[in-house]
Amino acid sequence: MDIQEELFDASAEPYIVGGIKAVFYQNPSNFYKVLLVQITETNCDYKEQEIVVTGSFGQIQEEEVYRFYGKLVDHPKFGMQFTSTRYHQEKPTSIEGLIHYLSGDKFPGIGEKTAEAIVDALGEEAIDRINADPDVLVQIPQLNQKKRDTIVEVIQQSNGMEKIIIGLNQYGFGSQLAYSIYQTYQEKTLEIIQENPYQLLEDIEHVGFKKADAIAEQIGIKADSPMRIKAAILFSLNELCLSNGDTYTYAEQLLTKTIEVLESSRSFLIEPESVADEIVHLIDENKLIEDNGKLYIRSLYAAEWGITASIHHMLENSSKIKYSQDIDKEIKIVEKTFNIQYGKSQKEAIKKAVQSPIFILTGGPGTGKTTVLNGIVTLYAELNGLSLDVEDYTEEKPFPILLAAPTGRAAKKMNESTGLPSSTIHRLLGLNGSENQAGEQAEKELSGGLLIVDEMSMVDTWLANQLLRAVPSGMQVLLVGDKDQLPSVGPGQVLHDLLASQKVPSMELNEIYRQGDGSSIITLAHSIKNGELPADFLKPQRDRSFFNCSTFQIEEVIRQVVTKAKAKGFTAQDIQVLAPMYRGPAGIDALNKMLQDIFNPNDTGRRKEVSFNNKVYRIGDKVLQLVNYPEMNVFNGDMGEIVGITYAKETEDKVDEIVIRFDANEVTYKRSEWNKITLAYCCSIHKSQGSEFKMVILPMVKNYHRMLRRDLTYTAITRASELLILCGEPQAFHESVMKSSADRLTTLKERIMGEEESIKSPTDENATKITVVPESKEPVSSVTDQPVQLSMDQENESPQNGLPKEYKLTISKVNNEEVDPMIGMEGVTPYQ
Ligand SMILES: Nc1ncnc2c1ncn2[C@@H]1O[C@H](COP(=O)(O)OP(=O)(O)OP(=O)(O)O)[C@@H](O)[C@H]1O
Repeated sequence: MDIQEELFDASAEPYIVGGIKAVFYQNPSNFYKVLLVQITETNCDYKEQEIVVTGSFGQIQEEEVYRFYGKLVDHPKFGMQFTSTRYHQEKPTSIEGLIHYLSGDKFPGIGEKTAEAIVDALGEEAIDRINADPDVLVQIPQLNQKKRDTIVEVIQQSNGMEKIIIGLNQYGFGSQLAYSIYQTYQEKTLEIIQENPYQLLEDIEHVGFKKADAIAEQIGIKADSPMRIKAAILFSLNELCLSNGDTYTYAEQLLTKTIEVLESSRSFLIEPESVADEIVHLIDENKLIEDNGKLYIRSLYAAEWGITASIHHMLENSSKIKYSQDIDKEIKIVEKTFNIQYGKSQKEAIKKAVQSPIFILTGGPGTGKTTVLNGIVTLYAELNGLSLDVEDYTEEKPFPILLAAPTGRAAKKMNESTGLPSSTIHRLLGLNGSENQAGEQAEKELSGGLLIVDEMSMVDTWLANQLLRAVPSGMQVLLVGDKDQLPSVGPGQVLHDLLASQKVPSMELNEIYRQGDGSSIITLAHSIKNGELPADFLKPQRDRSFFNCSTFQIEEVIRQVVTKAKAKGFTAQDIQVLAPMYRGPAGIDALNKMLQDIFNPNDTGRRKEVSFNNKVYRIGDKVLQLVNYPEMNVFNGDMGEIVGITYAKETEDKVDEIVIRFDANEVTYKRSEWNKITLAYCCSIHKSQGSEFKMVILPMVKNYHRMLRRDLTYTAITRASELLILCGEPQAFHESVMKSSADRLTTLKERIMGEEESIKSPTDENATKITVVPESKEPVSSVTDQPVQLSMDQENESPQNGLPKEYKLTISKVNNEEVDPMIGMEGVTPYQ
């Protein structure tokens, strides 16, 4: 009995058998379809001859007969329909039916005579027999190899795809996820899932442990099976690292989290020792990396070493950069060109940057980063005899200075402030965004003499590795960013670590140049950076105000401020409300709704609009991109405006579409892709990184306690270029400024400094071992021999089982041989 049959007893299930009269609608990006069926047989209480059947289906052929299982539903708009949960094509059972089927259009080259011969030889079960063993066709002399292949292919295709979709639906996957899974595994889908459902966790986005575990339970994988425990360990390691932005975690956290994941998915108590055992096995299998007591996701470990190797390689080339000109004199010429006098640190930064293979320029707002960057570009061109006129270059002889930033917005800002071409880092490297799963290498090595990357604080460990690896020998690199801003969304704190290593030449600009124009936002930013709020914090200034209010008054305060600003000519694009949380009365969702009513209402009720996920979208709405979409050159955090809505009935694919105009291009989103966007009148501070707005409105109340952090507040207020409106509780702002953000757990700084020694990669002869020791220090389980020891603190006993709920474990290495850290890491790419 196959898995589908095993799972379902179809005897009493409502069904409809009928021929397909029309396919009304099919979503090209998943399996969802709407069909019109001419009923030939049914056990439902339904008297009409035709019915609309909806569900997830593979290839459906018009005129063919199918059997649909599911239920009748009375749709409020479309009336009685049949929602199908599984289906199969009705196999022709009679001899004539079978001959007719095999000699039909589906089987080119098979005439009636040949079809008869097949049925004569194989009988009424012909299709099942061919499916089970394609070689049964060899006995039919009329069939050559080509015809046999065609028959087998057609039968397997219609049967195989159908089985897979049914299988996936029965495992509880909706059509969207089923489609992604099928796209990844194709005909091997069910085989892979049945062999190891946890594989989905590694390969398919949006599949969580509980989902994979539910399938595992269905197919009989035991709660204490090593496969299950290993999957939970890797899942927990990812969760711990990616949610905190760390590149590694410790055994005690990993063990506690893994047990929590396992026990919350199935009610089965897990022995901590068995988790410890599997951690060791994963280390042995090189699927998780243990180094000096720290446990790493493999790709992050490789990326940290990759960055380190690139930096060291660049620094070794320091002596090769030599200019015959007098650099101080040349800087004077640049000053004349720009009619400016650089400050001492600015001058030093320019001088060092052109002479260093890699250089970091950091500083808060208004300290002159852009001014210095322009100075560096001009001086570099001067020293190397290069023209800065893009027109002087061709495809064969490209512009030698590369400018890039992590988001489209930041790249655009760079282009505006330098007048030179700039792009996103992804585009520069030719990355298409699927590297995360596929583990592909960066596609091209860069060419040119100088690479400048702005907003470097937003670049995570994976991307930094990709970027630096693509830098050819001899290319100089300038990294620009504000080290006090939020770290990257992805793991790591690359800019912070590079600076902290003190190995990479750098300059921090501290003098504020924009102060002279009366900006109190910049002075506020610099105070916050130093952990203080200025005495005039609550007093209205020319460019900032504070409205004291409670959580429940925030919406009203913002409504009033925005209504007045709009009356004064501010547009939705000029004003950005930044809030730290999505839910609640002062959350992003509620504020977006209110702001949409101000900027883009549907007063008449007659405007074109579509709804999705409790949100309504109209032409003119300001929207935010939520994920990287490099193929379309649109990135997480980019903002755009809806410029078109086309209803399903008007489109070729019969799917609702929204067209969004971003800074650089227009992108069409089909309904199935609308989860990639949201309204953007109000957004999170994280999403605003890399963008600037004329007016920023920042509410803050103690309710946000988890989000009250200095780097968040600093990042938020530095998004304001002209006006800053603060509202909420003064105490909340005070708390946020007091609380410096904890550093992420990374080892990049130590690696660059050469402080982080690496242990030997495990081999069979010298296996890693973990001993779980309770507080009494008596070993309760010993896995292999020695080097790593975990000790467990049993302070906190769980009431049900006497096992500790929190495990205090430390890894101590006994055997610390020093070898090449990259042993066993060959071929590991950052996105694996
Ligand atoms: N040495 C200088 N002399 C006079 N004005 C300067 C000098 N350096 C910078 N400025 C001016 O200070 C202002 C801020 O400089 P710039 O935009 O380069 O800073 P920034 O660090 O890039 O700021 P932000 O991060 O806010 O964009 C600009 O108007 C710039 O012209």
